[in-house]
Amino acid sequence: MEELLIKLDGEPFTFPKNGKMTIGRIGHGADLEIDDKKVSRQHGIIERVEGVFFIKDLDSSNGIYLNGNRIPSMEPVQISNNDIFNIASKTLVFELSDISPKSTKGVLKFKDKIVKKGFLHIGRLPTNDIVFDDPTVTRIHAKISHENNVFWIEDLGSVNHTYLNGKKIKTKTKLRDSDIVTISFYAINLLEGTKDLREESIAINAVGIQKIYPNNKIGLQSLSIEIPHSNFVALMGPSGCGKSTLLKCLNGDNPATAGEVFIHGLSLRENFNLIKKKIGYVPQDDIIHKELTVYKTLFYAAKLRLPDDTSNQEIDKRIDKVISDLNLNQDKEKDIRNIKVRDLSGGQRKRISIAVELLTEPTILFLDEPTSPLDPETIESFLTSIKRLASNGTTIIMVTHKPEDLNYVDQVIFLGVQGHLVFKGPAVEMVPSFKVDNIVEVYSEMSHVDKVKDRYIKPTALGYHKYADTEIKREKPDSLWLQLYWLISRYLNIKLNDKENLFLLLAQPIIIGGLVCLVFNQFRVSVLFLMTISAIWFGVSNAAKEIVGELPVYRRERMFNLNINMYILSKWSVLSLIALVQSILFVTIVYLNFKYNTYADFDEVYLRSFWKSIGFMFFLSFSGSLIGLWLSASLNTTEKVMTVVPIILMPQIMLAGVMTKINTTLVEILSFFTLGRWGTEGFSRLQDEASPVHPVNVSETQSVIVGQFEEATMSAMNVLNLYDKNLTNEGILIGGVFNGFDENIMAILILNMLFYILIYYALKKKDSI
Ligand SMILES: Nc1ncnc2c1ncn2[C@@H]1O[C@H](COP(=O)(O)OP(=O)(O)OP(=O)(O)O)[C@@H](O)[C@H]1O
Repeated sequence: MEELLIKLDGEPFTFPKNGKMTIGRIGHGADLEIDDKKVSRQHGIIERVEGVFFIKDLDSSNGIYLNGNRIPSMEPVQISNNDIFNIASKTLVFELSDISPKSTKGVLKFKDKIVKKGFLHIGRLPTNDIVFDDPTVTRIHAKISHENNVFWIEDLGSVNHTYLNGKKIKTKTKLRDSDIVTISFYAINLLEGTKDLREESIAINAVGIQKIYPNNKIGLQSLSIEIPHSNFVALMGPSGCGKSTLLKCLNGDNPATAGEVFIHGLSLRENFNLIKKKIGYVPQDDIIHKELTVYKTLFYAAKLRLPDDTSNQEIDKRIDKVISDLNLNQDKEKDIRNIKVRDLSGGQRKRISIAVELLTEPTILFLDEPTSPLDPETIESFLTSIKRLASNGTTIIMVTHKPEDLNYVDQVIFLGVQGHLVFKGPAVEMVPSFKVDNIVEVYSEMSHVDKVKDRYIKPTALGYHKYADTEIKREKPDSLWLQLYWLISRYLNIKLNDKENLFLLLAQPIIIGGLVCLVFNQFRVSVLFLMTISAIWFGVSNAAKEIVGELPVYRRERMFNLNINMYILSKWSVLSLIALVQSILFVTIVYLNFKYNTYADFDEVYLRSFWKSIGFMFFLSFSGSLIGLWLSASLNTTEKVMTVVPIILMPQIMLAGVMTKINTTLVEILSFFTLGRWGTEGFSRLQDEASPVHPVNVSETQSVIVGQFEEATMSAMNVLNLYDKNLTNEGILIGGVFNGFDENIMAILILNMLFYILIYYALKKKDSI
């Protein structure tokens, strides 16, 4: 096989793997852009047909010259080694190199090589005998050996495993001549050597896939499609016709209910855990955090997605590569790495979302309406970079509604209403094939069921599998604890970078604590109640937006390898840190106020047990954050969460037994589920524990001044007096069991467990529908 190197005025360009390279004036989406006004927008094209290279003049105004003679328009001319072509003022030199003898020689020697050395190491590191330079391959991944006249294959604890004829190998296994070993997208055979499956096979082959949602709604009618490697494909169709559904069936996010999808020949369902690492998917919403800088965004994404053995140096190299591949560092004055995502333009943000996906060097990239929020000028440079990615070997499937996007794509897949496939083929052929004048008319026709049915392209083969359970089994990340570490680190960074919000979070305890000091000129049990409610408020409100606000990021990372428990724990630990600082501030203010600012000589009448109060307020607040996280995981918009927060907080106030006593068994049962009740009770018991009640020697004058002398000298629990007399007579159900400070803690722990389980299932429900 021959490879072509093109030198444009000395600057080298490699011929793209998709077998096509367009030539045109700079800024018009050509693969080879020439900065000269005499060059037409679509000047020419270089193509490889059955291993032979041709150049064709696409009816340009100023032509293409070969060795001084203008070549005929619209006729392919074969390219020979060292041919010199002229286009306007530029010179193009073509260098052909034959690469096949080397590989054949390598293949023939493969078995001998193993026998000679005794073994071959396979892995990502250049020191291996067989190097597969891909992030999904472990540094030293596997070993092929020759012992006692037998060939063996052994996995060396790799992250993404080694497969023998499609089955994961667990122990050292015999290898026969007919066996195929697969590592990531590389195949190894004793007779044929190694090959990259991506270059040998169709990128996507969907055979008779169909999607029926659990509510029996048809998402996709049975269809088959084949998408060649390195193709740029547009997926179009009227609103609600099933574009996103098809995208999710092809990338495994929400698998088809019938049929089979093959990615480079590997079944998506059977190899999902490998394939998902080689698929990039950018949903309609950005999948990045606005508070982080571009570098940190890419750094954390790399830490969360690349194998654990990837060094920081490798990560930096990869970040540099994706930034340059997407042409992101155009401003020479300011390095984009140091700019916060929120300060970027819409187009740049979209490219950063794509950059996150490119870190794993995906072989296929799915983009759901990336151009919708962009202006025409941004679209042009955006699609030029995407097209370049496709030329360099990434297959791209892009959902779009914009007719002008079709100038950049190789193929279009058009869906009519109710998920019917109605067109697949080159973009230029689409409108004529519908016998209409423009794309708008195609949209309008394909919005009618009757017309769609006439054009429906039935699958060549029916889906030979029907799946009752559409969920694909997910594999755990390499290391749960490392995932937790990087999630906490990223979340902490997000919080610390959002200075305004951080300031407000810290201002809350100062303002509310200050108000308590202002309103109460002496310590009373209602102060304990207010401390409880404040703690719950801090916890709930800190957490309420934290999951719903980053749903697209959560969904995407979950599809990759995010573990739900690690995700919840990361949120919980950072929120707890905030709760701790808030509790320290709040208790300190209240403590100091009642100690020094009111009747200093009357030492029983202030908040006792400073440290334990901080501890208990912190405990209440981090328990409250679980309620907030539950709301955030269960509802799908921030607005809904903010509407529900007061509905959750009111029972904490009303059922705590402070504003009105607990008077019926039903109220008592309901009060069990409130942190308000256990918080006020716990704080009161803490007071009593810290300083057992004894009559205080105060003068009558003091008692008059204090006004609440009784309360000051009585047990806090007596003052609180949760239960109504009627209920005390009837018999108390819960209060009798959880009767003590430790028991109060126990009740809160039970609630914590309950809310943790609720959060877990709310998040799990988001997986696949
Ligand atoms: N999770 C789901 N459960 C039930 N029905 C669903 C679900 N998701 C999508 N659908 C339905 O499937 C059909 C196709 O939806 P889909 O979102 O794939 O369309 P679309 O072409 O991407 O729409 P748009 O252009 O508006 O983004 C719609 O009728 C939609 O209501």
